[in-house]
Amino acid sequence: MSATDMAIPIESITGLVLAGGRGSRMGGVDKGLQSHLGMPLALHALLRLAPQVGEVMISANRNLAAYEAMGVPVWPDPIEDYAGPLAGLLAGLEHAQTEWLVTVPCDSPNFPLDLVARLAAAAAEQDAEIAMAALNEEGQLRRQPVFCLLRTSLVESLVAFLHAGERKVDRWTARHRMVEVVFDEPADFANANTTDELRQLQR
Ligand SMILES: Nc1nc2c(ncn2[C@@H]2O[C@H](COP(=O)(O)OP(=O)(O)OP(=O)(O)O)[C@@H](O)[C@H]2O)c(=O)[nH]1
Ligand SMILES: [Mg+2]
Repeated sequence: MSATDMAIPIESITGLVLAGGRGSRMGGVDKGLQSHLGMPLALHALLRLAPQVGEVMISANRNLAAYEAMGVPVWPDPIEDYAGPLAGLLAGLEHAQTEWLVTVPCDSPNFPLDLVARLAAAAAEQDAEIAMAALNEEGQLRRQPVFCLLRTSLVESLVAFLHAGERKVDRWTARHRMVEVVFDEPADFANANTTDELRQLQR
């Protein structure tokens, strides 16, 4: 089989912008709604992700109307109390109608334009269930767990994991066939956890 036969078509991938966090390092604000170069952060992520996938949706837990105004479906976490990115991922897996889901966080507005293509190529080549971005920082590989492509058939596995009280992304992904996709430009993944970091992104 050639690489083209194995490729994952973009229509079979739903993109999910994760914007459901507490934003505690930014003083508890709804991070995805913070203005960056004249536009909410989550909208930057949405517009960057949309051309890379078939459908897009947003994971949010507050100010749902403001996210709905961005024109795509918005899903709150199916489990309570800000259980972390996996809770948003579960919302995406439950609602996506495609074979694959890819996530990006709302606070990294410069992620690569070929992010999904590279994750999808690696998943197809390695017959993986999950493809996760990793950054090569001076020889050290650092996983970027919220930049992740995965099969929507993993939903039952994630439900069981979360219902057992587990919360850590790495502990869940370790249960599945995962491939890491190495990116070399840390600036592409720069994210804003604090107001200062957001200001730096605006320089
Ligand atoms: N749906 C959902 N997304 C979350 C949750 N916690 C974090 N995220 C998202 O995961 C991504 C990475 O999380 P962080 O950068 O730590 O964002 P955060 O949790 O809002 O910020 P802190 O409270 O400062 O840690 C962001 O896009 C968050 O919106 C959650 O409980 N539910
Ligand atoms: Mg957090």
